[in-house]
Amino acid sequence: MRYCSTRGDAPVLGFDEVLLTGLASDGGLYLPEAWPHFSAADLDELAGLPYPELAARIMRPFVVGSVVAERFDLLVAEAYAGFEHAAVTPLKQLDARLWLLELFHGPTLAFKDVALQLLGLLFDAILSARGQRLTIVGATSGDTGSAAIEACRDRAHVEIFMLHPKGRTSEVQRRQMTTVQAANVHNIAIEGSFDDCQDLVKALFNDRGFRAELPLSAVNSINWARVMAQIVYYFAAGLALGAIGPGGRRPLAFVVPTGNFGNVFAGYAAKRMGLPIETLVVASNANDILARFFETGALAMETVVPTLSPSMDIQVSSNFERLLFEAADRDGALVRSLLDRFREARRVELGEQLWQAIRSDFQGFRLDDAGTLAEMALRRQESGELIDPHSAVGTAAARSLELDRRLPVVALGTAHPAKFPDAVEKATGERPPLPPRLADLYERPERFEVLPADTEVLKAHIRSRSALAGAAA
Ligand SMILES: Cc1ncc(COP(=O)(O)O)c(C=O)c1O
Ligand SMILES: N[C@@H](CCOP(=O)(O)O)C(=O)O
Repeated sequence: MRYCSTRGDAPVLGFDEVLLTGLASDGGLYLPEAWPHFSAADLDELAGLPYPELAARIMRPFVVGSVVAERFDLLVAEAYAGFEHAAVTPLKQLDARLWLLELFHGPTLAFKDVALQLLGLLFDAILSARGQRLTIVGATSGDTGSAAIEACRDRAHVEIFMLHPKGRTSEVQRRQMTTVQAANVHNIAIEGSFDDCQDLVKALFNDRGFRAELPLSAVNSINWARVMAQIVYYFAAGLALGAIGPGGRRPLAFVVPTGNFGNVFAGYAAKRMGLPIETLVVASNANDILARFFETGALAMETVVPTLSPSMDIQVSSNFERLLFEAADRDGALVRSLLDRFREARRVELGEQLWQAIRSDFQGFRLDDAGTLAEMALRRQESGELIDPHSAVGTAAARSLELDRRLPVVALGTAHPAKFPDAVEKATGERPPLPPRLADLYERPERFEVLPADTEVLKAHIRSRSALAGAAA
């Protein structure tokens, strides 16, 4: 499998290079040159497979030609062995036609573990085969950080610098990152928003000089491998609900609490690969740039506002670029010019054709904090479930939107409620306990640095802390 950049001006690469490169050299994101497609017969063969085997089958076409291709099934099995639910991503029925796809049974209690547990192993396998080490730089609004740190801690071939917006994650999220005492883990609290953190990371990737000093890679969903691993659970849900498999095909809908657009783009990829998804609902909090786009056809940036669902406090959704590339018939030059305009003017009209093309697969939804609290309280009353504020934005969308009544609806449960105890308590009066392995999280010592949102300051900091920069000097 070969991969091309969404801006059409970077080398076409194989899977190993795409994993290690993260962001393309032209500033774009990598996508497979063509989508693998599962025929009805292929889909029938997936029925009844345990999650790791299903995952290996779905992802295999993407790693053809990689040095890990031969051992891929073993790596996938290892990645999911530590999940606390045998089904890895179980479905729970919430009402007559709504299911919650619980994606939070991994080590850090959020959907990020599903991809990052695998990515840690893939980095190690490919880098050790090449005798290389590299530096991972990531931005997090709370969950990617702890999942990436957990996946990379103490690994010989990588060190990781993780940027989070100071004071804008939940305390549990921050402590899950900053209490990890591994020598190869560096946490940085940036004085700014998640978008500032993400811009800093992209600035480092676009700085050829810095990348020559220090080989960089990404664990955010700008890295294709993240999206690849997130495709699997859409198929798992489709199989569990009989949307695919020997009983035939019937369409279904997914509702996805959205920030950086990686998770919902994985759903789009699943659709391109043969899963009969009727619609993908992009559920946003008050940071509703995407909901406004679906209504108007314009992407218009506003200031990020803090909400009860902090991991979705994002205005610049990186993976929207991948969708734009698809909707624009893979015209990289057009994608570049639209995104340049967006960056310069903070607003761009996509035009009728692109807008309608995107609206044929997606619809938007927004919910403010009051609505989020009300939804969490209602779910507790109606089905006994405590759900986290991000997942609640999704289940509220399923409740309010006029979705075709014949469709089963799957809402993605993106985090465990114990990661957001204050919000859950405010909504329901109950404080969900952390699992026993995290019970002493509040007593563990924290380690992080505070930096301004300044690329030069960040570069100097990384140089001064990096074991790999020291080795290169
Ligand atoms: C709990 C939770 N829900 C939803 C999201 C949004 O997902 P995405 O960024 O893939 O759109 C995130 C962060 O990514 C998250 O941590
Ligand atoms: N919500 C995310 C933001 C980064 O998203 P990613 O999927 O691109 O890593 C987080 O929790 O950090």
